[in-house]
Amino acid sequence: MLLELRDIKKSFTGAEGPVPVLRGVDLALGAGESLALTGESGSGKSTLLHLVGGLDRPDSGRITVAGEDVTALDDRGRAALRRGTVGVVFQQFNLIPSLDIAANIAFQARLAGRHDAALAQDLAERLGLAAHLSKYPEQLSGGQQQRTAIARALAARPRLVLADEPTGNLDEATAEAVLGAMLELVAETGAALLMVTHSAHHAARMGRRLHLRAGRIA
Ligand SMILES: Nc1ncnc2c1ncn2[C@@H]1O[C@H](COP(=O)(O)OP(=O)(O)OP(=O)(O)O)[C@@H](O)[C@H]1O
Repeated sequence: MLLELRDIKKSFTGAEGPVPVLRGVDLALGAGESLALTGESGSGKSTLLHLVGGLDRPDSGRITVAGEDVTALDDRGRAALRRGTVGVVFQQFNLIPSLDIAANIAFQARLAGRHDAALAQDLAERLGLAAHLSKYPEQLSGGQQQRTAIARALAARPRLVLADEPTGNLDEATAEAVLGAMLELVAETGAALLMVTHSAHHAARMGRRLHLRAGRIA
């Protein structure tokens, strides 16, 4: 298994004490698999992705990515995991304003020591960014910025892609095309894809679908 979650629990502190969000989540994802994570707003989907990406820690339970225990890593180890193994497309795109789109797309791959100009160009074309490569993030629409964040994540050839509503800012036709490109790339590289979506239609295009309800996989 490329990704395994065992009995993951996570609470946040509310005005009246801890509010449990994840109450014991188990999940396994193999290389080459794609999994849609659905659930009502506030059900903990983003929280789960943040835990897997090492951006936050669970209260208890174990998360392994490519055999590595994420819950046991220190900050440096978690940063290294995001640099080398995991690609994230989160709701904040975190593009670098001072770099043009080409350099933003290459950024993660360069950090990982895996920059491949042909792959970067191919991704830019497949994601409709080829005409924008010398522009800066502020000159792009929200949807174009979102596609840049997707290209940046995929260009580094991560073994696991975590995507939180990666087509949320796109019109339906563009969303279809972008999702298709993501699924193709994941299939071509044998990576695993864990994607949060509110769209039943998009979820149906993924290999498997899991629904979060009341803090557990329903
Ligand atoms: N850092 C935090 N501090 C306190 N509460 C938090 C924090 N992050 C998330 N929560 C709470 O945890 C719950 C789950 O949030 P999360 O963002 O994971 O939901 P979601 O399923 O991704 O929702 P959406 O579909 O609306 O994006 C919410 O009630 C939210 O208010």
